[in-house]
Amino acid sequence: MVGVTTHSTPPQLPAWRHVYSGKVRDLYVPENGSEGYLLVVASNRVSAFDHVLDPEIPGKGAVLTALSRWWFERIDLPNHLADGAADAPEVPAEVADRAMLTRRLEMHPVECVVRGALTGSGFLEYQRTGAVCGIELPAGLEDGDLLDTPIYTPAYKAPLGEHDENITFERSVELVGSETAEALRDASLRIFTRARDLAAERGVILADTKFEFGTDPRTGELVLADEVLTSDSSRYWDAAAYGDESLPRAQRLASFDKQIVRDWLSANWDKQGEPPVLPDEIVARTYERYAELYDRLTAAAA
Ligand SMILES: C[C@H](c1ccccc1)n1cc(-c2ncnc(N)c2C#N)cn1
Repeated sequence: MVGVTTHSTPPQLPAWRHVYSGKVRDLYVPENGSEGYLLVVASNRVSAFDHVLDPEIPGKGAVLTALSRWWFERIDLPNHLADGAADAPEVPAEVADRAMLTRRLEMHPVECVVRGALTGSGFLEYQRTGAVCGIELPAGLEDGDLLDTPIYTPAYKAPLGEHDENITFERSVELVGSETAEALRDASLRIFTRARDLAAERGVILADTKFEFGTDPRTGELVLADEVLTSDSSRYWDAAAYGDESLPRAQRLASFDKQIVRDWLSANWDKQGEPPVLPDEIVARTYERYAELYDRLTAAAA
């Protein structure tokens, strides 16, 4: 039976007012009008092929929030978390395991993408131009190839609901000024390199990721915001599978997130109209994949 698409609406939360929803996250401001904080709530929604799917993946929001928190603790940069702020409304218990109380920042309109491998939109741009965001790459690279050194390939944050647009570093200078553009680039490359190396110790390849930064209006400092290094903002691959040349490319580049969903949809949907409801088994296996990545990355160093 074709399922009816009934996406859950974001929960009403005491002392917080819902102001915006992305595909998989919901944003709230304090009901009392306080301007200093935001509540970012990771839903259990899952999206693929630009559709929010049904049903939700129970536990997804919590495991991705836990992974973000784990990475924030290991990144030596100021971040937007404001846990326990005395002058902020309480975080409601019903979302506590999948919410982040954050300081409200002046966000920069640049998606700070770093690529350690060439795939996705970067590979498509490379196929067309031989470069990504103006960075010339060697000829003959194939989808999923690791790059000798990570590249910073920013995107302009498009209006809500539209696709971000890959831009050159020079364009990012025009958008935010050279000092901030250089700080965004340098911080992004530094965090990526450290995260890539930590993931590699655990047999996981960090192929690419996206950071968002803002400026704290109180201090003027550059602050790492949004979610960090989750499998919604990054591509992670299993190093053993990646290195097994006998496997088909799709299996070598299977990401630790929605590949199960994407593969099932590709086999069961012609991409026309609304996607079918995901079977229980796909829902369960997708959650397990999110949890597996969390367990592998956060396991004590070998
Ligand atoms: C993209 C993301 C989003 C979250 C939730 C739902 C849809 C989008 N977002 C984050 C901010 C934001 N603005 C000011 N200060 C902050 N600390 C943050 C953060 N994080 C605005 N949008």
